[in-house]
Amino acid sequence: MAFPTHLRLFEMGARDGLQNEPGAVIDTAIKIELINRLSECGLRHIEAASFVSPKWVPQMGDAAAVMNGINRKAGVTYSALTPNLQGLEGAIAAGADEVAVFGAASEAFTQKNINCSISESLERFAPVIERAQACNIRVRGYVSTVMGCPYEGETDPAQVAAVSRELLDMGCYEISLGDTIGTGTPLKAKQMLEAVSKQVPIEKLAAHFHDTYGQALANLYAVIEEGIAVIDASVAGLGGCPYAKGASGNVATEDVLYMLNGLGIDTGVDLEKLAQTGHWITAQLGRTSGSKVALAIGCQ
Ligand SMILES: CC(C)(COP(=O)([O-])OP(=O)([O-])OC[C@H]1O[C@@H](n2cnc3c(N)ncnc32)[C@H](O)[C@@H]1OP(=O)([O-])[O-])[C@@H](O)C(=O)NCCC(=O)NCCSC(=O)C[C@@](C)(O)CC(=O)[O-]
Repeated sequence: MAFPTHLRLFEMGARDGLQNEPGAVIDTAIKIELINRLSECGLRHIEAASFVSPKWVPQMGDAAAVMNGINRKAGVTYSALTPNLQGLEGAIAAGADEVAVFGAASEAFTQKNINCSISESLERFAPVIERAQACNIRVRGYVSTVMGCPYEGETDPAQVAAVSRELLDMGCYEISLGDTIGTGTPLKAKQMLEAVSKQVPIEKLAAHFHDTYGQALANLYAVIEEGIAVIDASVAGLGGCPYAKGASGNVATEDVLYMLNGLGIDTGVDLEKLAQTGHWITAQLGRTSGSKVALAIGCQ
């Protein structure tokens, strides 16, 4: 299979990246500046906020203020997580261009993350998707724990395929496959994708890989070879999931970009500017960038 000439990056830094940040809640102004800087790097899809319960995820408690405060750059899609109708109404009021429901392939993770079973989660998502569609808002679907669960261990690819298919049939335009705890390896990634792509066309799938075991770039290369052309990544490798203990951030966007540039795959994103943004946000958080490429480039 030939590599694609163009690939879509979905930037996760402001949501997946910041949702699990320990300590004090990050200033809304910093989140807004991060999103504005990301859009100036040429990123066209930015997950900006999460309309979840602030009791569950305090760092996302200012989702409406964030969405209302950003400079909307033409051509950029600003998306938000919406676990239920309450979240969706908040996202609509705040002008989200796109929303996302998030389920998982593991029962235990679903329970810990959104306080219900897989089948209850799908029942809960149905009216969210219906209402979003009535407002002409596209809905993305996440499936977490696609290559392993912090509570149940190995994930059966058939289960990933089944949940992905359900979300597609319910109206999600794209399914993002989350290796939430980063335990995947390239062979596992290919096997998982093989099972899922029998149920969901590959052009409707995205890879959302965390780098906890340092495998994310290798796993991405493996799935790009199979035809994946949408990648979720987080500037400076920010993040982790509050309901997956020890999970580190998404693969760093800078590192993905460097690899894609080397493969001759166009994304329209400026690597140097992105690395600077990564250095800026990690300085705000009091640490160094988690992107090897950004550290190597060294621009501050
Ligand atoms: C889903 C719920 C809300 C269920 O939580 P629940 O407690 O079962 O909900 P509830 O309907 O019983 O409501 C309880 C309280 O929450 C409030 N509430 C209810 N809904 C909302 C809302 N939307 N916004 C604001 N508040 C809300 C509601 O108003 C009520 O407030 P109270 O009466 O007690 O004061 C909760 O479990 C939750 O918020 N979970 C979010 C967990 C989360 O954000 N996890 C991280 C994102 S997933 C992820 O990172 C993985 C991903 C996507 O990146 C892919 C990967 O890496 O694998």
